[in-house]
Amino acid sequence: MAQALLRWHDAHQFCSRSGQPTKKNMAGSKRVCPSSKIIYYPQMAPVVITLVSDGTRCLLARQSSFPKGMYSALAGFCDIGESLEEAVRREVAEEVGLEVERLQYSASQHWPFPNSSLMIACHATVQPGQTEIQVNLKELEAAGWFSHDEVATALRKNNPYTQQQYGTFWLPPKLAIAHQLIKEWVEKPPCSTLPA
Ligand SMILES: NC(=O)C1=CN([C@@H]2O[C@H](COP(=O)(O)OP(=O)(O)OC[C@H]3O[C@@H](n4cnc5c(N)ncnc54)[C@H](O)[C@@H]3O)[C@@H](O)[C@H]2O)C=CC1
Repeated sequence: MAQALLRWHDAHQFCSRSGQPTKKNMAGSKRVCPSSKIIYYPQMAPVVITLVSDGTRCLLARQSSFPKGMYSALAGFCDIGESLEEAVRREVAEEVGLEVERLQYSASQHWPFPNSSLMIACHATVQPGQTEIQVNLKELEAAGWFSHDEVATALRKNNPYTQQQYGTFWLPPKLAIAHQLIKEWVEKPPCSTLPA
C-alpha cells in the first residue's frame, strides 16, 4: 500500500494541464499544481475478477506471462462508463466466448502490482449446456473447465515449486483474491445469485 502510494507520487510529478511541477501535501494524500490549482488524488483502476462455474466445474485460465503451470480466474479492467455487471459479462464473453447467466459478488482487494487496482471478485454461472469455450488467444494462453476434485486437490497441495516440477497445474497464492475466490467455490459452490 505504501509502495503503491510512493509509485503514484513518482508518476505524478507534473501537472497535465500546465506542465509545471506538482507539490505533495504534508499527509502525502494528494498533489497540487500551484499554477493551475488542479488537485491530483491517488487513483485505483477497478478490475473485475470472475470465477465462472457451470454448476459442477469451474473455469480457469492462464496468460503466457503467468508462472509455468499457474491457472487463475478471469480478470480484466473495467471500461469507462461500465457497471460491474457489464464488465463481468464483457470480460467473460471476450476472453472465453461464454454468456454469463448469473453473478454473485464475493469480495474486493487492493492489488498494488504493477499499479493500484481495486480487484472486485465475483462468482458467475453459465447455463448448463452452454459451456463450450472459445479461448481468445490474444488475451489468454489457455483456458479450461476443471472439476471440483481437481481444484480441491490443487488447493490442498498448492506449492508452486513442486507443482511446476511435476508439470501439474497450480493456483494463485493465498494473498491473491483469486485464491480466495477459488477456495470459496471449492468449499461452497455459490447458490444464492443475482441476475447479471
Ligand atoms: N489479486 C489477484 O488475485 C489478481 C490480480 N490481477 C491483476 O488485475 C489486473 C488486470 O488483470 P489482467 O487484465 O489480467 O491484466 P493485464 O496486465 O494483462 O492487462 C490487460 C490489458 O489491459 C490494459 N490496461 C492496463 N492498465 C489498464 C488500466 N488501468 N485501465 C484499463 N486498461 C488497462 C492493457 O492494455 C493491458 O494489456 C492486473 O493488474 C493484475 O495484476 C489479475 C489476476 C488475479
